[in-house]
Amino acid sequence: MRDVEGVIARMGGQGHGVLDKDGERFYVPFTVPGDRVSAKVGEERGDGFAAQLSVLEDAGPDRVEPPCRHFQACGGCALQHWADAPYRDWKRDRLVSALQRRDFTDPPAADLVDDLVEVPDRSRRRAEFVARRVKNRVLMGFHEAASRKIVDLEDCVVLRPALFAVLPALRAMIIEVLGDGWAVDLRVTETLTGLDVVIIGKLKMRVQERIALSRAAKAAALARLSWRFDMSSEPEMLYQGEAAPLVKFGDTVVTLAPGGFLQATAEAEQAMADLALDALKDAKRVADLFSGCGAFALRLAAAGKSVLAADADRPAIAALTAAAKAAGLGGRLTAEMRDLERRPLTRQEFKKLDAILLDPPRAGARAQVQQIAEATQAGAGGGDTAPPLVVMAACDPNSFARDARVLVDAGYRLERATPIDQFRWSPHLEMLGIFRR
Ligand SMILES: C[S@@+](CC[C@H](N)C(=O)[O-])C[C@H]1O[C@@H](n2cnc3c(N)ncnc32)[C@H](O)[C@@H]1O
Repeated sequence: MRDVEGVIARMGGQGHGVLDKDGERFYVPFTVPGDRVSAKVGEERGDGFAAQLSVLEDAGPDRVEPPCRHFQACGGCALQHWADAPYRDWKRDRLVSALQRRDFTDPPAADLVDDLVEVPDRSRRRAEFVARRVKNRVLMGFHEAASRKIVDLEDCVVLRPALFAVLPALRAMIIEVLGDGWAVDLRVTETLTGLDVVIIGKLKMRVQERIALSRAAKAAALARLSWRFDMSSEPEMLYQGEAAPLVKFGDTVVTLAPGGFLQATAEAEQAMADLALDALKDAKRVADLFSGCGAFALRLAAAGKSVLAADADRPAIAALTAAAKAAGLGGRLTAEMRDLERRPLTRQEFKKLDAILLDPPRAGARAQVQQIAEATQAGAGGGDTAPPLVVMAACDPNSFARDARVLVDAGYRLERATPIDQFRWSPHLEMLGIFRR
Protein backbone atom coordinates (compact mmCIF):
# COMPACT_ATOMS: atom_id res chain seq x y z
CA MET A 1 0.00 0.00 0.00
CA ARG A 2 1.48 3.36 -0.99
CA ASP A 3 1.21 6.50 1.17
CA VAL A 4 0.11 9.94 0.19
CA GLU A 5 0.69 13.21 2.07
CA GLY A 6 -0.93 16.59 1.72
CA VAL A 7 -3.62 19.01 2.80
CA ILE A 8 -7.34 18.27 2.57
CA ALA A 9 -8.81 20.82 0.16
CA ARG A 10 -12.55 20.32 0.64
CA MET A 11 -15.22 17.85 1.73
CA GLY A 12 -16.46 15.35 -0.88
CA GLY A 13 -20.10 14.41 -1.37
CA GLN A 14 -19.84 11.32 0.83
CA GLY A 15 -18.36 13.23 3.74
CA HIS A 16 -14.74 12.23 3.03
CA GLY A 17 -12.01 14.87 2.83
CA VAL A 18 -10.59 15.36 -0.67
CA LEU A 19 -6.84 15.50 -1.18
CA ASP A 20 -5.55 16.41 -4.65
CA LYS A 21 -1.91 15.52 -5.25
CA ASP A 22 0.15 15.30 -8.45
CA GLY A 23 -2.91 15.04 -10.67
CA GLU A 24 -4.52 12.31 -8.56
CA ARG A 25 -7.46 12.57 -6.15
CA PHE A 26 -7.80 10.80 -2.79
CA TYR A 27 -10.88 10.52 -0.53
CA VAL A 28 -9.88 10.37 3.14
CA PRO A 29 -12.64 9.68 5.73
CA PHE A 30 -12.54 11.44 9.12
CA THR A 31 -10.59 14.44 7.83
CA VAL A 32 -11.70 18.06 7.40
CA PRO A 33 -10.55 20.83 5.03
CA GLY A 34 -7.20 22.23 6.16
CA ASP A 35 -6.03 18.98 7.80
CA ARG A 36 -2.47 18.05 6.83
CA VAL A 37 -2.45 14.26 6.66
CA SER A 38 -0.63 11.11 5.70
CA ALA A 39 -2.93 8.45 4.32
CA LYS A 40 -2.67 4.91 2.99
CA VAL A 41 -4.00 4.65 -0.55
CA GLY A 42 -6.60 1.97 -1.19
CA GLU A 43 -8.88 1.02 -4.06
CA GLU A 44 -10.00 3.20 -6.96
CA ARG A 45 -13.17 5.10 -6.21
CA GLY A 46 -14.97 7.12 -8.90
CA ASP A 47 -12.54 9.76 -10.13
CA GLY A 48 -9.90 8.97 -7.50
CA PHE A 49 -8.83 6.57 -4.78
CA ALA A 50 -10.16 5.71 -1.34
CA ALA A 51 -7.51 6.35 1.32
CA GLN A 52 -7.23 5.73 5.04
CA LEU A 53 -5.97 8.37 7.46
CA SER A 54 -2.74 7.15 9.06
CA VAL A 55 -1.33 10.33 10.64
CA LEU A 56 -2.96 13.68 11.29
CA GLU A 57 0.09 15.94 10.98
CA ASP A 58 -1.76 19.23 11.53
CA ALA A 59 -5.44 19.77 12.32
CA GLY A 60 -7.51 22.04 10.07
CA PRO A 61 -9.08 25.15 11.67
CA ASP A 62 -12.59 23.65 11.85
CA ARG A 63 -11.71 20.31 13.39
CA VAL A 64 -13.56 19.80 16.69
CA GLU A 65 -13.79 17.17 19.41
CA PRO A 66 -16.53 14.66 18.39
CA PRO A 67 -19.40 14.45 20.91
CA CYS A 68 -19.65 10.64 20.83
CA ARG A 69 -17.07 8.27 22.27
CA HIS A 70 -17.79 5.69 19.51
CA PHE A 71 -17.16 8.14 16.69
CA GLN A 72 -14.84 6.78 14.00
CA ALA A 73 -15.25 3.19 15.22
CA CYS A 74 -19.03 3.24 14.68
CA GLY A 75 -20.16 3.53 11.06
CA GLY A 76 -23.32 5.44 12.01
CA CYS A 77 -21.82 8.96 11.81
CA ALA A 78 -19.21 10.38 9.44
CA LEU A 79 -18.87 14.06 10.38
CA GLN A 80 -18.91 14.69 14.12
CA HIS A 81 -15.34 16.00 13.95
CA TRP A 82 -16.31 19.08 11.92
CA ALA A 83 -17.49 22.45 13.34
CA ASP A 84 -21.20 23.19 12.99
CA ALA A 85 -21.01 26.18 10.64
CA PRO A 86 -18.89 24.62 7.84
CA TYR A 87 -20.80 21.34 8.29
CA ARG A 88 -24.13 23.13 7.77
CA ASP A 89 -22.83 25.04 4.73
CA TRP A 90 -21.54 21.79 3.22
CA LYS A 91 -24.86 20.00 3.75
CA ARG A 92 -26.80 22.81 2.08
CA ASP A 93 -24.22 22.90 -0.68
CA ARG A 94 -24.87 19.24 -1.47
CA LEU A 95 -28.26 20.33 -2.82
CA VAL A 96 -26.92 23.50 -4.48
CA SER A 97 -24.17 21.51 -6.28
CA ALA A 98 -26.57 18.78 -7.41
CA LEU A 99 -28.82 21.46 -8.96
CA GLN A 100 -25.81 23.20 -10.55
CA ARG A 101 -24.76 19.91 -12.14
CA ARG A 102 -28.22 19.83 -13.75
CA ASP A 103 -27.75 23.37 -15.12
CA PHE A 104 -29.89 25.32 -12.66
CA THR A 105 -28.09 28.57 -13.44
CA ASP A 106 -30.83 31.16 -14.10
CA PRO A 107 -31.66 32.01 -11.37
CA PRO A 108 -28.51 30.54 -9.77
CA ALA A 109 -29.12 27.35 -7.78
CA ALA A 110 -27.74 29.01 -4.64
CA ASP A 111 -30.59 31.57 -4.76
CA LEU A 112 -33.23 28.81 -4.84
CA VAL A 113 -31.98 26.82 -1.86
CA ASP A 114 -33.06 27.80 1.67
CA ASP A 115 -30.92 27.52 4.79
CA LEU A 116 -30.52 24.04 6.22
CA VAL A 117 -33.32 22.97 8.60
CA GLU A 118 -31.65 21.28 11.56
CA VAL A 119 -32.88 18.49 13.83
CA PRO A 120 -31.94 18.18 17.52
CA ASP A 121 -29.45 15.67 18.94
CA ARG A 122 -30.92 12.36 20.13
CA SER A 123 -33.99 12.73 17.92
CA ARG A 124 -33.80 9.71 15.60
CA ARG A 125 -36.79 7.51 16.32
CA ARG A 126 -35.89 4.51 14.18
CA ALA A 127 -32.68 2.57 13.82
CA GLU A 128 -31.45 -0.67 12.34
CA PHE A 129 -29.06 -2.44 14.67
CA VAL A 130 -27.03 -5.56 13.98
CA ALA A 131 -26.68 -8.27 16.61
CA ARG A 132 -24.19 -11.14 16.58
CA ARG A 133 -23.75 -13.84 19.16
CA VAL A 134 -20.15 -14.49 20.14
CA LYS A 135 -20.15 -17.40 22.59
CA ASN A 136 -22.13 -16.21 25.65
CA ARG A 137 -22.37 -12.61 24.60
CA VAL A 138 -24.42 -10.67 22.08
CA LEU A 139 -22.77 -7.70 20.39
CA MET A 140 -25.40 -5.19 19.37
CA GLY A 141 -25.03 -1.83 17.68
CA PHE A 142 -24.04 -0.44 14.30
CA HIS A 143 -21.44 -1.81 11.94
CA GLU A 144 -17.97 -0.31 12.22
CA ALA A 145 -17.20 2.10 9.37
CA ALA A 146 -16.66 0.11 6.12
CA SER A 147 -16.53 -3.19 7.99
CA ARG A 148 -18.70 -6.12 9.08
CA LYS A 149 -17.51 -5.71 12.69
CA ILE A 150 -20.09 -4.50 15.21
CA VAL A 151 -19.57 -1.62 17.63
CA ASP A 152 -21.20 -2.69 20.88
CA LEU A 153 -22.92 0.63 21.58
CA GLU A 154 -22.66 2.17 25.04
CA ASP A 155 -23.89 5.61 24.04
CA CYS A 156 -25.33 7.38 21.03
CA VAL A 157 -25.93 11.11 20.46
CA VAL A 158 -28.17 10.56 17.46
CA LEU A 159 -30.79 8.09 18.69
CA ARG A 160 -33.77 8.91 20.89
CA PRO A 161 -32.91 7.73 24.41
CA ALA A 162 -35.57 4.99 24.37
CA LEU A 163 -33.94 3.29 21.38
CA PHE A 164 -30.65 3.25 23.11
CA ALA A 165 -32.02 2.26 26.54
CA VAL A 166 -33.65 -0.90 25.16
CA LEU A 167 -30.39 -2.40 23.92
CA PRO A 168 -29.60 -4.39 27.11
CA ALA A 169 -33.09 -5.95 27.08
CA LEU A 170 -32.78 -6.78 23.39
CA ARG A 171 -29.36 -8.35 23.97
CA ALA A 172 -30.79 -10.52 26.74
CA MET A 173 -33.81 -11.43 24.60
CA ILE A 174 -31.94 -12.34 21.46
CA ILE A 175 -29.35 -14.57 23.12
CA GLU A 176 -32.13 -17.13 23.67
CA VAL A 177 -32.70 -17.60 19.95
CA LEU A 178 -29.39 -16.85 18.28
CA GLY A 179 -26.86 -19.61 17.56
CA ASP A 180 -23.16 -18.95 18.21
CA GLY A 181 -21.76 -16.84 15.36
CA TRP A 182 -25.23 -16.06 13.95
CA ALA A 183 -26.19 -12.47 13.17
CA VAL A 184 -29.53 -10.73 12.67
CA ASP A 185 -30.77 -7.19 12.03
CA LEU A 186 -33.17 -5.47 14.41
CA ARG A 187 -35.35 -2.60 13.19
CA VAL A 188 -36.48 -0.57 16.15
CA THR A 189 -39.00 2.26 15.87
CA GLU A 190 -40.17 4.44 18.73
CA THR A 191 -43.94 4.97 18.64
CA LEU A 192 -46.38 6.71 20.98
CA THR A 193 -47.16 3.41 22.67
CA GLY A 194 -43.63 2.01 22.95
CA LEU A 195 -41.03 0.38 20.74
CA ASP A 196 -41.91 -1.61 17.64
CA VAL A 197 -39.16 -4.18 17.04
CA VAL A 198 -38.72 -6.36 13.96
CA ILE A 199 -36.01 -9.02 13.97
CA ILE A 200 -34.78 -9.92 10.48
CA GLY A 201 -32.74 -13.08 9.97
CA LYS A 202 -32.29 -16.69 10.93
CA LEU A 203 -33.33 -17.61 14.47
CA LYS A 204 -33.96 -20.84 16.37
CA MET A 205 -37.74 -20.67 16.39
CA ARG A 206 -39.48 -23.57 18.04
CA VAL A 207 -42.46 -23.19 20.37
CA GLN A 208 -40.27 -22.60 23.44
CA GLU A 209 -38.31 -19.84 21.70
CA ARG A 210 -41.50 -18.12 20.61
CA ILE A 211 -42.75 -18.22 24.20
CA ALA A 212 -39.41 -16.93 25.54
CA LEU A 213 -39.35 -14.06 23.04
CA SER A 214 -42.93 -13.09 23.77
CA ARG A 215 -42.24 -13.06 27.55
CA ALA A 216 -39.08 -11.04 27.08
CA ALA A 217 -40.93 -8.54 24.86
CA LYS A 218 -43.56 -8.10 27.55
CA ALA A 219 -40.92 -7.68 30.27
CA ALA A 220 -39.17 -5.04 28.14
CA ALA A 221 -42.56 -3.29 27.68
CA LEU A 222 -42.28 -3.39 23.88
CA ALA A 223 -45.33 -2.30 21.93
CA ARG A 224 -44.79 -5.13 19.45
CA LEU A 225 -42.22 -7.75 18.48
CA SER A 226 -42.20 -9.32 15.02
CA TRP A 227 -39.84 -11.59 13.13
CA ARG A 228 -39.19 -12.08 9.46
CA PHE A 229 -36.67 -14.48 7.95
CA ASP A 230 -35.71 -12.00 5.22
CA MET A 231 -37.16 -8.98 3.48
CA SER A 232 -39.15 -11.11 1.04
CA SER A 233 -40.99 -13.02 3.79
CA GLU A 234 -44.01 -11.64 5.64
CA PRO A 235 -43.35 -10.43 9.20
CA GLU A 236 -44.78 -12.75 11.85
CA MET A 237 -46.04 -11.01 14.99
CA LEU A 238 -44.68 -12.64 18.16
CA TYR A 239 -46.00 -10.17 20.73
CA GLN A 240 -48.20 -7.13 20.93
CA GLY A 241 -48.76 -5.09 24.08
CA GLU A 242 -52.07 -3.68 25.22
CA ALA A 243 -51.89 -0.93 22.64
CA ALA A 244 -50.59 -1.48 19.10
CA PRO A 245 -47.66 0.73 17.95
CA LEU A 246 -49.27 4.07 17.19
CA VAL A 247 -47.95 7.23 15.55
CA LYS A 248 -49.70 10.51 14.91
CA PHE A 249 -49.63 12.46 11.66
CA GLY A 250 -50.99 15.82 12.76
CA ASP A 251 -53.97 14.83 14.89
CA THR A 252 -54.64 11.54 13.11
CA VAL A 253 -53.56 8.32 14.78
CA VAL A 254 -52.10 5.50 12.64
CA THR A 255 -51.19 1.94 13.60
CA LEU A 256 -47.78 1.30 12.06
CA ALA A 257 -47.37 -1.83 9.97
CA PRO A 258 -44.49 -3.95 11.41
CA GLY A 259 -41.27 -2.24 10.37
CA GLY A 260 -43.29 0.09 8.12
CA PHE A 261 -41.66 3.27 6.82
CA LEU A 262 -41.61 6.25 9.15
CA GLN A 263 -39.52 9.41 8.64
CA ALA A 264 -36.41 8.99 10.79
CA THR A 265 -37.15 12.00 13.01
CA ALA A 266 -40.50 13.51 13.97
CA GLU A 267 -38.94 16.98 13.63
CA ALA A 268 -37.90 16.47 9.99
CA GLU A 269 -41.31 14.97 9.19
CA GLN A 270 -43.02 18.01 10.75
CA ALA A 271 -40.75 20.43 8.86
CA MET A 272 -41.54 18.73 5.56
CA ALA A 273 -45.27 18.58 6.34
CA ASP A 274 -45.32 22.31 7.24
CA LEU A 275 -43.57 23.23 3.97
CA ALA A 276 -45.83 20.95 1.91
CA LEU A 277 -49.09 22.08 3.53
CA ASP A 278 -48.16 25.71 3.13
CA ALA A 279 -47.36 25.24 -0.57
CA LEU A 280 -50.59 23.25 -1.06
CA LYS A 281 -52.82 25.62 0.92
CA ASP A 282 -54.89 26.67 -2.13
CA ALA A 283 -55.09 23.21 -3.73
CA LYS A 284 -58.36 21.36 -3.14
CA ARG A 285 -57.57 18.02 -4.82
CA VAL A 286 -54.11 16.59 -4.14
CA ALA A 287 -52.35 13.32 -5.00
CA ASP A 288 -49.84 12.12 -2.37
CA LEU A 289 -47.64 9.72 -4.31
CA PHE A 290 -45.22 7.41 -2.44
CA SER A 291 -47.49 8.12 0.51
CA GLY A 292 -46.30 5.43 2.93
CA CYS A 293 -48.88 5.19 5.70
CA GLY A 294 -49.90 8.82 5.32
CA ALA A 295 -47.51 11.34 6.90
CA PHE A 296 -48.67 13.88 4.29
CA ALA A 297 -51.96 12.38 3.07
CA LEU A 298 -53.61 12.34 6.50
CA ARG A 299 -52.51 15.89 7.30
CA LEU A 300 -53.83 17.06 3.92
CA ALA A 301 -57.18 15.27 4.41
CA ALA A 302 -57.47 16.73 7.91
CA ALA A 303 -56.91 20.16 6.35
CA GLY A 304 -60.05 19.59 4.26
CA LYS A 305 -58.48 18.51 0.98
CA SER A 306 -59.61 15.66 -1.17
CA VAL A 307 -56.64 13.28 -1.33
CA LEU A 308 -55.61 10.39 -3.57
CA ALA A 309 -52.75 8.48 -1.91
CA ALA A 310 -50.69 5.76 -3.62
CA ASP A 311 -47.82 3.56 -2.51
CA ALA A 312 -46.46 0.14 -3.52
CA ASP A 313 -46.44 -1.14 0.06
CA ARG A 314 -49.67 -3.03 0.80
CA PRO A 315 -49.44 -2.86 4.64
CA ALA A 316 -48.79 0.90 4.47
CA ILE A 317 -51.89 1.44 2.32
CA ALA A 318 -53.94 -0.76 4.67
CA ALA A 319 -52.72 1.25 7.70
CA LEU A 320 -53.48 4.54 5.94
CA THR A 321 -56.97 3.45 4.89
CA ALA A 322 -57.83 2.23 8.40
CA ALA A 323 -56.52 5.44 9.99
CA ALA A 324 -58.49 7.66 7.62
CA LYS A 325 -61.66 5.69 8.29
CA ALA A 326 -61.22 5.78 12.07
CA ALA A 327 -60.62 9.54 11.97
CA GLY A 328 -63.72 10.14 9.83
CA LEU A 329 -61.56 11.21 6.86
CA GLY A 330 -62.50 8.23 4.69
CA GLY A 331 -64.87 10.30 2.55
CA ARG A 332 -62.03 12.62 1.53
CA LEU A 333 -59.18 10.16 1.14
CA THR A 334 -58.71 7.26 -1.28
CA ALA A 335 -55.60 5.11 -0.91
CA GLU A 336 -54.39 2.79 -3.63
CA MET A 337 -51.66 0.16 -3.67
CA ARG A 338 -49.75 0.94 -6.82
CA ASP A 339 -46.24 0.55 -8.21
CA LEU A 340 -45.60 4.08 -9.46
CA GLU A 341 -42.48 3.12 -11.41
CA ARG A 342 -44.39 0.61 -13.50
CA ARG A 343 -47.79 2.30 -13.38
CA PRO A 344 -47.40 6.01 -12.70
CA LEU A 345 -50.49 8.21 -12.48
CA THR A 346 -51.53 9.13 -16.01
CA ARG A 347 -52.56 12.34 -17.75
CA GLN A 348 -56.20 11.21 -17.52
CA GLU A 349 -55.88 10.98 -13.74
CA PHE A 350 -54.19 14.39 -13.51
CA LYS A 351 -57.43 15.97 -14.75
CA LYS A 352 -58.93 15.50 -11.30
CA LEU A 353 -55.98 17.13 -9.49
CA ASP A 354 -54.87 20.64 -8.51
CA ALA A 355 -51.49 19.48 -7.22
CA ILE A 356 -49.20 16.47 -6.89
CA LEU A 357 -46.97 15.71 -3.91
CA LEU A 358 -44.15 13.22 -4.48
CA ASP A 359 -41.95 11.61 -1.82
CA PRO A 360 -40.13 8.76 -3.59
CA PRO A 361 -37.35 6.51 -2.26
CA ARG A 362 -33.67 7.25 -2.95
CA ALA A 363 -33.91 6.33 -6.65
CA GLY A 364 -36.36 9.17 -7.26
CA ALA A 365 -39.64 9.31 -9.19
CA ARG A 366 -38.36 8.98 -12.76
CA ALA A 367 -41.46 7.41 -14.36
CA GLN A 368 -43.96 9.59 -12.50
CA VAL A 369 -42.12 12.80 -13.26
CA GLN A 370 -41.89 11.78 -16.92
CA GLN A 371 -45.69 11.36 -17.00
CA ILE A 372 -46.16 14.82 -15.49
CA ALA A 373 -43.76 16.32 -18.05
CA GLU A 374 -45.57 14.61 -20.94
CA ALA A 375 -48.95 15.81 -19.64
CA THR A 376 -47.82 19.44 -20.12
CA GLN A 377 -47.99 18.76 -23.87
CA ALA A 378 -51.31 18.47 -25.66
CA GLY A 379 -50.95 15.10 -27.40
CA ALA A 380 -52.82 12.14 -28.71
CA GLY A 381 -53.95 11.44 -25.14
CA GLY A 382 -55.77 14.81 -24.92
CA GLY A 383 -54.97 18.36 -23.80
CA ASP A 384 -52.51 19.68 -21.20
CA THR A 385 -53.59 18.11 -17.92
CA ALA A 386 -50.44 18.61 -15.80
CA PRO A 387 -51.34 20.34 -12.53
CA PRO A 388 -50.02 23.83 -11.81
CA LEU A 389 -48.19 22.73 -8.65
CA VAL A 390 -45.82 19.85 -7.85
CA VAL A 391 -44.24 19.46 -4.41
CA MET A 392 -41.37 16.97 -4.39
CA ALA A 393 -39.63 15.61 -1.30
CA ALA A 394 -36.53 13.45 -1.73
CA CYS A 395 -33.70 11.83 0.19
CA ASP A 396 -31.02 12.03 -2.50
CA PRO A 397 -29.90 15.37 -3.98
CA ASN A 398 -28.84 13.76 -7.28
CA SER A 399 -32.13 12.04 -8.06
CA PHE A 400 -33.98 15.16 -6.83
CA ALA A 401 -31.99 17.37 -9.24
CA ARG A 402 -32.47 14.88 -12.09
CA ASP A 403 -36.27 14.83 -11.60
CA ALA A 404 -36.34 18.61 -11.03
CA ARG A 405 -34.61 19.12 -14.38
CA VAL A 406 -37.34 17.07 -16.15
CA LEU A 407 -40.07 19.19 -14.52
CA VAL A 408 -38.32 22.47 -15.34
CA ASP A 409 -37.70 21.44 -18.96
CA ALA A 410 -41.44 20.77 -19.18
CA GLY A 411 -42.28 24.31 -18.08
CA TYR A 412 -42.33 24.21 -14.26
CA ARG A 413 -40.32 26.74 -12.28
CA LEU A 414 -38.45 25.63 -9.18
CA GLU A 415 -39.69 28.21 -6.69
CA ARG A 416 -37.53 27.09 -3.77
CA ALA A 417 -35.94 23.99 -2.31
CA THR A 418 -35.36 23.37 1.38
CA PRO A 419 -32.58 21.07 2.62
CA ILE A 420 -33.42 19.25 5.86
CA ASP A 421 -30.72 17.63 8.00
CA GLN A 422 -32.74 14.57 8.95
CA PHE A 423 -29.61 12.40 9.18
CA ARG A 424 -27.30 14.61 11.19
CA TRP A 425 -23.55 13.96 10.93
CA SER A 426 -24.07 11.59 8.02
CA PRO A 427 -23.68 12.59 4.36
CA HIS A 428 -27.42 11.97 3.79
CA LEU A 429 -29.78 14.84 3.14
CA GLU A 430 -33.55 15.21 2.93
CA MET A 431 -35.08 17.98 0.79
CA LEU A 432 -38.35 19.39 -0.45
CA GLY A 433 -38.87 21.46 -3.58
CA ILE A 434 -41.85 23.48 -4.83
CA PHE A 435 -42.49 23.61 -8.58
CA ARG A 436 -45.12 25.82 -10.22
CA ARG A 437 -46.22 26.55 -13.78
C1 LIG B 1 -39.40 8.06 1.47
S1 LIG B 1 -40.77 6.98 1.75
C2 LIG B 1 -42.03 8.19 1.97
C3 LIG B 1 -43.25 7.74 2.71
C4 LIG B 1 -44.17 8.82 3.22
N1 LIG B 1 -44.38 9.90 2.27
C5 LIG B 1 -43.72 9.38 4.55
O1 LIG B 1 -43.26 10.53 4.59
O2 LIG B 1 -43.80 8.67 5.55
C6 LIG B 1 -40.97 6.33 0.17
C7 LIG B 1 -42.17 5.46 -0.05
O3 LIG B 1 -42.14 5.01 -1.41
C8 LIG B 1 -42.70 3.73 -1.47
N2 LIG B 1 -42.25 3.13 -2.74
C9 LIG B 1 -41.03 2.66 -3.05
N3 LIG B 1 -41.00 2.25 -4.34
C10 LIG B 1 -42.25 2.48 -4.84
C11 LIG B 1 -42.84 2.29 -6.11
N4 LIG B 1 -42.15 1.78 -7.13
N5 LIG B 1 -44.12 2.64 -6.27
C12 LIG B 1 -44.83 3.18 -5.25
N6 LIG B 1 -44.32 3.37 -4.02
C13 LIG B 1 -43.04 3.04 -3.82
C14 LIG B 1 -42.25 3.05 -0.20
O4 LIG B 1 -43.13 1.98 0.14
C15 LIG B 1 -42.27 4.21 0.81
O5 LIG B 1 -43.48 4.23 1.49
